[in-house]
Amino acid sequence: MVTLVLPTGSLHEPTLRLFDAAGLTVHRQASRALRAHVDFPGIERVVFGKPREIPGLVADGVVDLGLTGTDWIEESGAKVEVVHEFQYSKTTSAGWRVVLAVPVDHPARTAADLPAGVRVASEYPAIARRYFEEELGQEARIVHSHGSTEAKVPDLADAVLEIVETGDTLRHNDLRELVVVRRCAVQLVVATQADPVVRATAEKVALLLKGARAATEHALLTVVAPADCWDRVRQELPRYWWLLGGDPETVVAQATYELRGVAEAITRLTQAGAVQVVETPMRKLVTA
Ligand SMILES: Nc1ncnc2c1ncn2[C@@H]1O[C@H](COP(=O)(O)OP(=O)(O)OP(=O)(O)O)[C@@H](O)[C@H]1O
Ligand SMILES: O=P(O)(O)OC[C@H]1O[C@H](OP(=O)(O)OP(=O)(O)O)[C@H](O)[C@@H]1O
Repeated sequence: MVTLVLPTGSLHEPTLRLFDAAGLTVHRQASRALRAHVDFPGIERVVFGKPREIPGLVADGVVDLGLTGTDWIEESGAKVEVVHEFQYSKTTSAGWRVVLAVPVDHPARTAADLPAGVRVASEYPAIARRYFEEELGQEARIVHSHGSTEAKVPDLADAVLEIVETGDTLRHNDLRELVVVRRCAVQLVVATQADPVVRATAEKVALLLKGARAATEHALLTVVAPADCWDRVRQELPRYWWLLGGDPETVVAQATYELRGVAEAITRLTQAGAVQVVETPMRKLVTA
């Protein structure tokens, strides 16, 4: 049977919400319990782990599937494969970024303006070294930070290579973003050596999680049109639509639309002759 490790910390609550929305509700005896089970027959048990440790736990076969960040997959160098990427972070439904940041009054405009030997504090020494040595070809002294990295400027470091989501932490510590070093998101991973059962389970979980995410980004429109307008209304429907019924004088059809396109779709459908359009939220939109 397959085991799953979910992240503690910043990604904990949004991950549990996504699993719940996907119908994969995670049950724990108490909110501090670090072991759980999930409403999915293919997964025997769930454990919680720190995002930085999850790639190693999965690569070493301690746990079969895991959710972690792009940053920790690269930083750890663990041999894992990404099954699917999900765009969310601690507070938003977008990913986050690892940036190089300097004090607001620093004269540098690009990373190349930083002097040789610049001290860079980071929780990501491997990414920082790769960035400076291989990508910039510039000498830097990497200071390994274990948190509160922004506070290390100016005493211990001249710059930081740090996560930014909203930008609040940089702003409140008088730092400014110089360059985006990595764009990150949540990754569902399996070990490079994972067996077919683990891979198949990961694909099933990914499909349900994707369905839950897609549902939040789409709406279901029910369209009522007089039969003599139907040909024109049908031109305005997206690729997948289906007939709900009607009578000789009326046609009723349904289709899903991206939320950002709903307002325009309603306008076009009514201009084409639809007499009623009903927008309904969905819980899941699974596209295999
Ligand atoms: N807004 C965010 N702030 C911090 N981490 C985020 C954010 N969004 C996504 N993450 C991901 O979550 C990870 C942080 O996990 P966590 O909150 O457990 O912090 P930690 O630094 O590992 O531990 P601790 O805060 O206990 O020292 C990040 O490294 C990143 O991969
Ligand atoms: O751009 P923002 O929305 O402000 O988020 C980014 C901040 O959040 C994280 O800190 P965390 O709270 O995990 O503490 P830490 O630095 O001690 O790890 C990260 O290390 C940044 O400091």
